[in-house]
Amino acid sequence: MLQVKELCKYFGGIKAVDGCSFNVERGTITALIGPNGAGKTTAFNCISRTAQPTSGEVWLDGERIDQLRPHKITRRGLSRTFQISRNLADMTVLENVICQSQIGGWRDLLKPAMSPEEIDKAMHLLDFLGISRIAHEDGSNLSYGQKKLMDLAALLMSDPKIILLDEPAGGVNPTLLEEIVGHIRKLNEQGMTILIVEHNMNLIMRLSHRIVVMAQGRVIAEGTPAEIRENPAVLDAYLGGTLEDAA
Ligand SMILES: Nc1ncnc2c1ncn2[C@@H]1O[C@H](COP(=O)(O)OP(=O)(O)OP(=O)(O)O)[C@@H](O)[C@H]1O
Repeated sequence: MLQVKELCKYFGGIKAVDGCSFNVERGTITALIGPNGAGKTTAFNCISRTAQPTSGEVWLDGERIDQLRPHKITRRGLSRTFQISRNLADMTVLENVICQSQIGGWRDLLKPAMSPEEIDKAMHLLDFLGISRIAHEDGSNLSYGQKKLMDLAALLMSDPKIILLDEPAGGVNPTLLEEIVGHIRKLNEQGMTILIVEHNMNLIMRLSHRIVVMAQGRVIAEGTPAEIRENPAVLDAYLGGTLEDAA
């Protein structure tokens, strides 16, 4: 479904992503892992076009998307979350969900009012994620976990077919983490294809069908969780420890 081909992103002399190639198969949960600085977030940024790749190609369902603007990529069915919530100032959770959704690009932020259809859809999503009770609270007063759920709702507003989640477990307490894992699993069971960058190895090993491992901007291994756990190149990249130690 998603094909990343020889993707490169250089910042001056820093080769953050350096010839990275991998595929995400439809209907799977695929994890992109690797030690700090491996290039995972930069690869995510290039795929969603938050950053412009230096070279390489990204294809979604047979269409090349690496030269499209971010909101056009969203319209093609690919949406992403960010490591840090992009919670908009002085807005309720409901307003955040509607205005953050990238369907129309920045034009949406300028809309004077939210349509009844948008409100219905956002409330339905907040309900699906179990946070409709906080719909009218200030978005900036939420816990990390609640912000992740709010971001997930915003992401789902565009009816994506593939979602990219950047550290969905980051800073989230264990109880809410299990809820987030449940939602990711449920979305996947409903047919959503999911690509996740995450440091929590326990979560990755439990959730993923396939794992792609990056180090120094390149893919060094791909396989099932069981294969990756035993792969010597992966263990080397994590300085000889176990993957669980690295989490
Ligand atoms: N805007 C930038 N300017 C210069 N260097 C950058 C920039 N963004 C990332 N880098 C560098 O590119 C490399 C890859 O960074 P990136 O954040 O993509 O890695 P990562 O695998 O996501 O790391 P982490 O797991 O710590 O989030 C690092 O060496 C980083 O310092």
